[in-house]
Amino acid sequence: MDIPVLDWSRFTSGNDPKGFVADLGKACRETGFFVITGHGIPKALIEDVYKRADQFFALPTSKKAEVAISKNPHNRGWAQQGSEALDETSGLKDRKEAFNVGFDLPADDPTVIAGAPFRGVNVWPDLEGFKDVMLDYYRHALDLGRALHSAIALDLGLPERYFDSHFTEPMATLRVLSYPAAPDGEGIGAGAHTDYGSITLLMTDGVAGLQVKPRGGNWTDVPHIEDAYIVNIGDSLMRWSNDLYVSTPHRVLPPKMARRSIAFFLDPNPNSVIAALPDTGVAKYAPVTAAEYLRSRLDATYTPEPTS
Ligand SMILES: O=C(O)CCC(=O)C(=O)O
Ligand SMILES: [Fe+2]
Repeated sequence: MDIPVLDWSRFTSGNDPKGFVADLGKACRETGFFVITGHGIPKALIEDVYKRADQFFALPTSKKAEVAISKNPHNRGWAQQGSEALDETSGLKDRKEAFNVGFDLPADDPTVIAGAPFRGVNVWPDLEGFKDVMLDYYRHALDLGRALHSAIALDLGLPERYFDSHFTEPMATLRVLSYPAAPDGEGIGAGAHTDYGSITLLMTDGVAGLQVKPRGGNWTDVPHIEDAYIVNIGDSLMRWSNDLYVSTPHRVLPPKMARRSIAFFLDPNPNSVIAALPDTGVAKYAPVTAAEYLRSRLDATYTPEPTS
């Protein structure tokens, strides 16, 4: 099955919003994966994120360990090689390392003080410019993700602004990923999984490895289109849409040469209740808060150390 390529500017320019929404809806219902061109996120900013990520991953282990995600209860910081298995049934650890940036909150935010789930401050390496570039990219990706949800709302027969209140302070995670060259081809870069949130915006450097497995189909390579986002539906949105939309399994094979990607996982606000959207039929799932759902999925992937 082909992965549809959709030009976002058809929606934003006002030239063909209805046509765009129809194509988007079809992609969300059938493949759960599509490619977005015409998104307007500056190439220079994307390049800068790769550059800063490279600088971070090149730091000595002891420096990276200072911002380890294993010590962070809010899913922020560095995930070292061998610390995660996206396919927890495979017995294989992912051959990758990563760094997570969450929704940026000040230390005196009441939800941070209260220790609310996923409401922590970000952790930053001691690298000039790193924080500013990551937060700049985060804002751009969040704007795009929110705007895509207005097109999604229209496809689902909802008011255009329906999702706005669910993404005011969302559990969105910017995750830069680094897969070392694995000429032996052994193991897995990222095990087969579906994403947990609403949608994921993925930028990759073009090194092959990413594959999807559409329902009833076989593993297929995701074609690379320069500067375009690979967007996929996560399990929260599948649940929310009462299975009208599909979240599709994907994986990363161990790449022949070093591979980098920039994922932006857009999950709703922690307290958003994910319950069958209006007019989607008899609810197939019990309502759950977005935070409870995300925690349950992350717990299967890696285990944070106790903080006390
Ligand atoms: O690195 C990639 O291309 C995909 C990574 C991915 O699917 C994930 O981290 O959820
Ligand atoms: Fe994924």
